[in-house]
Amino acid sequence: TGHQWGYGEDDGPSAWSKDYPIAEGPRQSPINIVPDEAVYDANLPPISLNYDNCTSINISNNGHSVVVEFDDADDRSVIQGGPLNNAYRLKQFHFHWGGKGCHGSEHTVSGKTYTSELHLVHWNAARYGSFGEAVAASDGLAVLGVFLEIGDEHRGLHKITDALYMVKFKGTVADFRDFNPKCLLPRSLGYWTYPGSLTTPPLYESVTWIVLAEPIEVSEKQMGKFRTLLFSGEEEEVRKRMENNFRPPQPLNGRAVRSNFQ
Ligand SMILES: Cc1cc(C)cc(S(N)(=O)=O)c1
Ligand SMILES: [Zn+2]
Repeated sequence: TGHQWGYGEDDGPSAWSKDYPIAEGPRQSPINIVPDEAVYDANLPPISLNYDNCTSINISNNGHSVVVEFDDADDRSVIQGGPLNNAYRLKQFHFHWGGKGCHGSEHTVSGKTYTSELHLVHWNAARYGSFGEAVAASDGLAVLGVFLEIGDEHRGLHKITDALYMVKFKGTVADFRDFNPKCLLPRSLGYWTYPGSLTTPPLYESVTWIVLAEPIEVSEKQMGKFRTLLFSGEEEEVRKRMENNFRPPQPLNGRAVRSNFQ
């Protein structure tokens, strides 16, 4: 069931519109952010993150990325403020990354790519009854994007990179409790925000993007552990290393990108 898509030559981003015509829609993500063209909005409040402890549940390899899921049965872990009209509940976070070198992020900043990008996915529990309902609604999701760049090793990321061996193959899941993603955020919460979409199929145009301007630093060794993951399942003969699982920037189509900083 569902369509088979990936990041390869034949099933990659340029082929997605065949099965997902919205790939050519008016508010697709990611985009290239041009700071000088962003509109500083003094009325944009800061974002507020209330990531309660011990709501992480598991870590898994879904064949496209590595995902940490959260218990979203109540408002223990939420994002609010910023461009959002109410609290959005944390559902999961995952990463996109490159091969060797400094490409791998989805959003770019004046054409600059980062080695990876973390997406913290939240859904509008004030208006919708479940993530599944919210995922296709125009104000259904809020995704917080954090850039990762190569530098010193990141102490908070160790718990994740040390768990990756348990989810090497597509379809594997492992317990992953008491992880608070607050430790993955940079010092400054200065952000750009714009209306966009999921960056992988089904590409629903349901995301209010909040992209932090300050990257976090991670070591090359830590990034190398992400690249030991596989797109392929344990039973497949051909082993495909999980890397370059990012969509390139899409047309802005006149959308305004706002910032809460000058
Ligand atoms: C398909 C999909 C699902 C979810 C929850 C999040 C995304 S993304 N990469 O836009 O954050 C994509
Ligand atoms: Zn993502």
